[in-house]
Amino acid sequence: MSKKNNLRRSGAKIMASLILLLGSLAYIMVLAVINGSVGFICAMGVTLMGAVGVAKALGETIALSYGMIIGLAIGCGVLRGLLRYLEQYSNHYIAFRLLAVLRDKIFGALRTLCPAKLESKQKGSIIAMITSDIETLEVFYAHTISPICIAVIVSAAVVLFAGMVSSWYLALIALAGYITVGIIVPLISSGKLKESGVRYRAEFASFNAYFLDSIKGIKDIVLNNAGKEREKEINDRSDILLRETRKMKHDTTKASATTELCVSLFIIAALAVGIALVANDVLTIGKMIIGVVAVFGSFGPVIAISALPGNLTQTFASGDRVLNLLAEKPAVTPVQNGEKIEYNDLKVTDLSFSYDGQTQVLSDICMHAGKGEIIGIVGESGCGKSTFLKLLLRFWQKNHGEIAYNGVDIDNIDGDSLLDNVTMVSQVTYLFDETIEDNLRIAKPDATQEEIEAACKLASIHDFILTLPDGYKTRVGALGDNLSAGEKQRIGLARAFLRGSELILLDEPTSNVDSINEGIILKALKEQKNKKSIILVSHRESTMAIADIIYRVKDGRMLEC
Ligand SMILES: Nc1ncnc2c1ncn2[C@@H]1O[C@H](COP(=O)(O)OP(=O)(O)OP(=O)(O)O)[C@@H](O)[C@H]1O
Repeated sequence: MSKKNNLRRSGAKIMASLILLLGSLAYIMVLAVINGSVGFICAMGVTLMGAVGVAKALGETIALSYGMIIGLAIGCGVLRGLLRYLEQYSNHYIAFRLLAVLRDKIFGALRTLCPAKLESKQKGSIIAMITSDIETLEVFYAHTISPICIAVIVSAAVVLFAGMVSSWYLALIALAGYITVGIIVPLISSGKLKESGVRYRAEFASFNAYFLDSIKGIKDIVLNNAGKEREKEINDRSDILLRETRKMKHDTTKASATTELCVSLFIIAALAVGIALVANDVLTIGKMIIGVVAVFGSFGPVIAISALPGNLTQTFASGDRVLNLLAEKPAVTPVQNGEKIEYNDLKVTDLSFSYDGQTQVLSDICMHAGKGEIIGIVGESGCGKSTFLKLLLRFWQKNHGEIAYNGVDIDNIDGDSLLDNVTMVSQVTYLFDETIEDNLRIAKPDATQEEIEAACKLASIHDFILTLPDGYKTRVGALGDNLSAGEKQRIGLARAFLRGSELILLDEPTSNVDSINEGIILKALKEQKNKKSIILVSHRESTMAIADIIYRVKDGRMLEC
């Protein structure tokens, strides 16, 4: 990994990996290159036909009539437009198809990394990645690969044309010009542009993450009267971003000015050599005009390449981040085609776990949960109760010991089967900006209205939902942030009932409800006894009243009370 630009891979490797992602769309890229190259040659053909006409007027033997020359010029012009359209269409078709594929891949990667790896990743940078990084890659697929190929093809064609029709001296000058403008200048300027591009992207991602974080936490900022400090920090970060933008623009402008200067120098050189050749009777004036006009009009594709490093550095930084995410190994390897289970009992033996390999959160835990039992787990805040529940769902990989469902260790149970049998209601329930009904349906997409209402009644949220403007059809977004934590919690509970899993893990299910609602929920849970198995984590002694067996977690150990 280069410390200087923080990229894990080299530019060439990023480019190769991004090109490999083209897969079956590669043939469209070939079409784009052909259309682009022939299109540019047609564009040159318009002025070249003018030069041919002038050469003919000056007495050069040209096998074309004036009518044919004008016809060819018009034909080249029309064809140029058509081919340019096809080139752009192909490039953008590839770019947008691939961006859709990439978004899909990133979402897939996030799903396998979730939730373990995502707990440690900044959500803001992931949002930045999905939005701006992927948009930046559009530049790569639509405006990078084909311009490079087009520049090589057009330059080779013009060198051969100028050499054969006019003079090899002019062809050599053109070749030197292409190498200088398309390779040497970009290589010299790329170091600086790469650095400033990567720094700009990093600042941009960090600013975005901070800004989103501030918006999410605006309530706590207001409550703590910390608005001024936040605003100052945002302004400071915005100034840093502006400074990086200026530096990047400064470097880009310097590079493009150098390119323009080089192009002008090579055009002047071609003209000077052409005049010298005519003066020394090595070349006729007609052929000189044709050769010089061909060289004059041929720098477009290499200028396009020289403008790439500015974009490319950003593309490489974005590509590197996206490829890193796609290559990231999940903290827990998903079990596909593992054993399928129908929950009967859970037996945990000598379970130990640490998040970082150093601080032991749970040590030698043993417990048993039989079918239809309600198991209570109590313990001080931070003692590892939620961690234990996450291990029961294999959100994290246990370090030692056994978690066996029906005698089968969790590491051998099919991931989907595990999630079908065990469901968890976490402390905070996330509600999507959809209707209440849709929010419930994620637990069971094909649930009937009766099933949904029954689950909501069990979670004692049905009556509340009926008071909403459109009942079950009320959009969560339309309620603003007006649903209380307790209401969200009960919707989470209803989701769990609707899902119908045999074992329900409840992480503080009554922490946000008053004692009346706690009583109702506990009664509902008690009614599930013998029908469902429940593991209930809570601080409250009152909640534990319904448990058959209570375990207490202390100093990483779990003992039956
Ligand atoms: N993703 C994580 N990475 C590293 N440490 C973590 C992670 N999640 C939790 N911890 C730490 O593990 C310990 C146990 O956390 P856990 O959330 O399991 O406690 P808890 O008993 O459920 O607490 P509470 O009752 O307050 O929810 C805590 O010290 C916590 O800081």
